[in-house]
Amino acid sequence: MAITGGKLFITGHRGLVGRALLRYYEDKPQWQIITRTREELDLRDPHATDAFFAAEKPDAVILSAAKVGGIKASYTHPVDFLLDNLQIQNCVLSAAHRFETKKVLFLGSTCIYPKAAEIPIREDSLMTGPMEETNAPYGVAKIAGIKLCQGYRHQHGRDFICAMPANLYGPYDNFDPEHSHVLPSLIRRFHEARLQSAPSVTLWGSGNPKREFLFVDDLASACGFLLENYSSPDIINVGCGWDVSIREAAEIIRGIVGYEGEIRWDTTQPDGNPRRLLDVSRMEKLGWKARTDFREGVARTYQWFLENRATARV
Ligand SMILES: NC(=O)C1=CN([C@@H]2O[C@H](COP(=O)(O)OP(=O)(O)OC[C@H]3O[C@@H](n4cnc5c(N)ncnc54)[C@H](OP(=O)(O)O)[C@@H]3O)[C@@H](O)[C@H]2O)C=CC1
Ligand SMILES: C[C@H]1O[C@H](OP(=O)(O)OP(=O)(O)OC[C@H]2O[C@@H](n3cnc4c(=O)[nH]c(N)nc43)[C@H](O)[C@@H]2O)[C@@H](O)[C@@H](O)C1=O
Repeated sequence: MAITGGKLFITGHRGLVGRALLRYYEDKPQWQIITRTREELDLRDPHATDAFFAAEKPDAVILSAAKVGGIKASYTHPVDFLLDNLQIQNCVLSAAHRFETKKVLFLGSTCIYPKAAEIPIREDSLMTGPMEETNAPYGVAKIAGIKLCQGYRHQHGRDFICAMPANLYGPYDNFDPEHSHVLPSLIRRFHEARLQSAPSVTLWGSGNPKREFLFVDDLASACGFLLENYSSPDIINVGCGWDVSIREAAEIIRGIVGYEGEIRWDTTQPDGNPRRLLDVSRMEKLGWKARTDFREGVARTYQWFLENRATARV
């Protein structure tokens, strides 16, 4: 179904993706943006979520509210990552169905794919092998979200679509050194090490895993594009088509932050998935491509961190 405007509920609008979506929709007056903080509406609560949908009747929803975290957060809190995400997506998708939301975009993750999926990872490799252990509970919740979207389409004719973003980074990320993803964590570690003239910074794992990092404003533009142009039960990957080892990424971030000490690797910490690079040909065939170069994206993120250190999630 083509939808080009109306009431759009952006869930999780204070998060990394939600903030980028607000920036993306700033100059699109055909969309009337609705938001609720978690304090105003806990999306794990089915009654509160139903009441909100009954009152607001959004035309479209981007489901970017989720329990999100880096490798350590995921493997130390499996219950939260499984249960919160199941609850949020169950509440939102079932309310969207019952109150006849015209379009829903569900955001999954590359964690849905098997650990040994062929690189680049095609959408049809979903559920063809065992998942990576550190983020399997989160990945299983996301797979349940995909199946629910596909089920609502099949059983009830709902236009619910699913996008699988690569690892994201950008302004308003979580910079907590223990629970965040690698990129904000490294920005903060190198920044603080430079200020303290620390002789070395210790990073996790071997440095050998490779990740595809997508600047969050590119993801927001992909979401806007998909909402208006994509209608299919098939999941779709959103990435930049390029990956980098954690070791190389660390060198780039270190250079941008200006830290000159030594990098050490704590190999008692998990590496997680050895490599995650998405096949983005389906998105490219539709006419969408990521635009932000990795160095430029890291520089913009670091600049944001410097300017917003006092209010950033740290
Ligand atoms: N970051 C990444 O690298 C990737 C993210 N994704 C997906 O993108 C989406 C957005 O992630 P991202 O922006 O990074 O995550 P963030 O943690 O930055 O933001 C998540 C948002 O969800 C909100 N939220 C969490 N729980 C609830 C709840 N119970 N009720 C209402 N709101 C809630 C949070 O609210 P509050 O502000 O109150 O905490 C926050 O605003 C998620 O679906 C995630 O799985 C996919 C691939 C990679
Ligand atoms: C997007 C995706 O993100 C998560 O998966 P991940 O990509 O493995 O997560 P990550 O960004 O935390 O780590 C990437 C790599 O980097 C290494 N690493 C080094 N030093 C630090 C460090 O200081 N912090 C972190 N977090 N990692 C570090 C770390 O050991 C790993 O090898 C999922 O849980 C799940 O949430 C998900 O969907």
